[in-house]
Amino acid sequence: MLDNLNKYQIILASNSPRRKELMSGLGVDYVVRTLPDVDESYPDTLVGAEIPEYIAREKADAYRTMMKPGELLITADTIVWLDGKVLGKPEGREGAIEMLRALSGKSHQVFTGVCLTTTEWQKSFTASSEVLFDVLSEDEILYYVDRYQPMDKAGAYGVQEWIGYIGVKSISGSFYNIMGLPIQKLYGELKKL
Ligand SMILES: Cc1cn([C@H]2C[C@H](O)[C@@H](COP(=O)(O)OP(=O)(O)OP(=O)(O)O)O2)c(=O)[nH]c1=O
Repeated sequence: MLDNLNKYQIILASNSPRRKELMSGLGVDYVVRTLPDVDESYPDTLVGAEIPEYIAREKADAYRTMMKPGELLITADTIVWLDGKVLGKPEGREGAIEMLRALSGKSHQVFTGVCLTTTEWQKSFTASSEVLFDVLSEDEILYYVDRYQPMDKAGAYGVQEWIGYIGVKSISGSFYNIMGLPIQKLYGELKKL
């Protein structure tokens, strides 16, 4: 499938193991490259889905100077959006605990922005999913934070982990978008190239 992509060398510039796993499942040839350090700040006029799309473009721009003709670069960024505010990656154990307390018993949105870049053009899009968490007990929150790695995850949780098994009541939208890459939407965009 996606024979139209034979003209490109696809590069996933990401340090995220989840994004690598999801790209591998797509069945296209690609290579992974380390993303240089990117300033993930954004203008405070941006809200919701606009934020990760902006940061995904920033990630692409950080890599762009290294690109050669014929390469197709994929970058992405995921945020959790709760009550009109961004939850990014937590800072420290206490930060993770606070985030999970805030998510407990509530519904939030997860936005992933994806940017496709060549030396000639750039396009970006966002996917959104709504996640409803059951009420999490303090014991459950501590169990998760102390046994898993919430620090490298937006909103301090991995939907694909124990906390997702026991805590997520429902999802509207793509599960894989929550994990960090809206793979079905990405497939549709790649098909059009
Ligand atoms: C909400 C959620 C996020 N995540 C992950 C996906 C992303 O890897 C991470 C959000 O951080 P990002 O800044 O989007 O990405 P990253 O720093 O991990 O990787 P990159 O090198 O591509 O910039 O949180 C999960 O694995 N499961 C979840 O349920």
